[in-house]
Amino acid sequence: MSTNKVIQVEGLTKMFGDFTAVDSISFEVEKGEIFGFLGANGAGKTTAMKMLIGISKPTSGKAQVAGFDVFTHAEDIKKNIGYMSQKFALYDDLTVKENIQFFGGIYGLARTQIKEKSNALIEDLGLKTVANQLVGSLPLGWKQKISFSVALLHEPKIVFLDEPTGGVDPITRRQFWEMIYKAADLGTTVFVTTHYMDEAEYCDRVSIMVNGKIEALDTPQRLKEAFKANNMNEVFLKLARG
Ligand SMILES: Nc1ncnc2c1ncn2[C@@H]1O[C@H](COP(=O)(O)OP(=O)(O)OP(=O)(O)O)[C@@H](O)[C@H]1O
Repeated sequence: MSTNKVIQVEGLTKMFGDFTAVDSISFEVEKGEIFGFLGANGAGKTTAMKMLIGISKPTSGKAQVAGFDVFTHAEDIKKNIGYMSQKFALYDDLTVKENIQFFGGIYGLARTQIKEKSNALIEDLGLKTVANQLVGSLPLGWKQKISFSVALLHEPKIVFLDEPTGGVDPITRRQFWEMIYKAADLGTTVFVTTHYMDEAEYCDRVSIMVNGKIEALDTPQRLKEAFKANNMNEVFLKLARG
């Protein structure tokens, strides 16, 4: 098995009773790639992502994430990935510094590492002036940037981002994507879901899910050519809305 493939999925399926939420999806993601995982509401993205991060057992199929099997080594997967979503965020009633220290502890970093990393993060993100403020008092865009950095604290091989920029303004979203590029340049694989089609253009490759199936998967450029579309929004509409 090639070591450059950090996610390998074959025929992965999840059923809830008679309903097939994820219908035999297959794809591979390379180390350092920014992989966009798109689909309309209810297409099955979250269900698929939950299987990949080891918190939901697939009904059938195969998947390896960061070198570990989702059926037999889900705990190892959790240790080797980062995860960020709007639903799993920072603690509003802890300060920026306390949040970083808290999550550093959860990820099993040593005290000295936590201290070094939290100082570096605060410096990198220009957070010195707000380091001792409660996270709850910060704008959403800041929370998301901190949340992303916290998800990278333990230097995971892959970071899973579930609609990381939902609800923030375009400038903050652009800044957030600069952070994504930086992480990918350093070799972290980024698996990201988004509803913003401009963001789909920033991905190395994009998969589009429709009713539980991956209906298209390629670079944004090739998808636009294949669908004779001017932008990813048109590609998405042609596919996801039939
Ligand atoms: N625990 C569950 N039991 C039954 N059906 C479920 C369960 N979880 C999800 N589903 C169904 O599976 C389908 C896919 O849901 P999922 O949340 O994965 O979609 P999604 O693409 O992530 O959508 P969104 O963009 O709205 O988050 C939906 O029809 C949903 O109702």
